Amino acid sequence: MDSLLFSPYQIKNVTLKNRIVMAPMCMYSAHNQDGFIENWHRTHYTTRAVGQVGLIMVEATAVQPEGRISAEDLGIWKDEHIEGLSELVSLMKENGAATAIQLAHAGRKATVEGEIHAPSAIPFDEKSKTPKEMTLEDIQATVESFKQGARRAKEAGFDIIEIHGAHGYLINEFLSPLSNHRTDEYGGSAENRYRLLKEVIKAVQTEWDGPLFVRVSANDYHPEGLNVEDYVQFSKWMKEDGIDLVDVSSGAVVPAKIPVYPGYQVPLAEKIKAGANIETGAVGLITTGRQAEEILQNKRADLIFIARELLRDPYFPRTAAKELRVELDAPVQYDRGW
Ligand SMILES: Cc1cc2nc3c(=O)[nH]c(=O)nc-3n(C[C@H](O)[C@H](O)[C@H](O)COP(=O)(O)O)c2cc1C
Repeated sequence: MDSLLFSPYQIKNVTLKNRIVMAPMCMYSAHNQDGFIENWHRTHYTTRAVGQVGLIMVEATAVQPEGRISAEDLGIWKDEHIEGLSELVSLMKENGAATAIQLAHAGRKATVEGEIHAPSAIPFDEKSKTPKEMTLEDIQATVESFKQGARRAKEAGFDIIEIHGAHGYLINEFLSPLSNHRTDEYGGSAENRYRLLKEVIKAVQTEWDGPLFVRVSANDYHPEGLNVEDYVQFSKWMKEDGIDLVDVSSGAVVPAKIPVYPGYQVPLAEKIKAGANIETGAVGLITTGRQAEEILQNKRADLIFIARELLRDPYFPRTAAKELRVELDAPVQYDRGW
């Protein structure tokens, strides 16, 4: 059997050497508290490139300081951030990986000091701070921050950009009627709730013509919330708007009990791929080569995003290749050991 997991994947001008993507994972390790890359990031991301991950996606990186999940998030809200990110890109590329960055705004889930922003003044839960309902000027400024973030990501040399539209952060808060009670053109109908994401996509595209992904939470796990059918519709619009791939996660827009089991989110990626005729990434408790290969061979998704398994095993591609009996080239320095 020819492995799909270890076959190249072409998207626009970028070729990935395999279909294994390191999913974005916040390290909360910018101890400088100003968004700058530190040694932890250099070591952490480079190790996965040595491990032969095809595409490494740098964690949620804040486009505005007030949009950080924590004060130790990475940032891309000022030009001074470019140098460190550019160095990180070089380290990953020198070791054979393609590179991506997730552009993020935490919305009402920001825990930094000062005012926090959201579509409506509704806190995430009773322990959370109440956000300020964004004005039209706030919305415009945020769209502009995503655009400037994309410009900086391009200057840093990333191959791919992902817009973070999942996990109950700002864009997700606009998409879901559970967190968006607005009565203007950004709330109410699905078109209106999609408007912020559309504007962010359009703004990013003025600076960026490379591959563009969006991560979504394709199920709110709430009776009045959104489900995968709503996300098939959003994904059709994203496709029309030029998005290349939808990275399909779920949940976290409101507190909810999520049924979790191996591959629990794969059916969502599968439904979006079939329903919107768009490429998808599958993520969530995918931990073995066989599981990944099954998803690709059955055309349930196009890329396999791995998060926690890559924390346990930074050489997961080597482990998966052995399992699938695929010959994987080792970094030349490690040839005698792999
Ligand atoms: C430490 C950690 C940090 C994470 N940070 C992010 C993030 O920055 N952006 C994001 O979209 N998801 C984030 N996630 C979610 C993962 O990308 C992934 O969707 C989730 O862990 C399920 O995949 P897994 O079962 O392979 O771990 C994070 C997960 C972990 C464990």
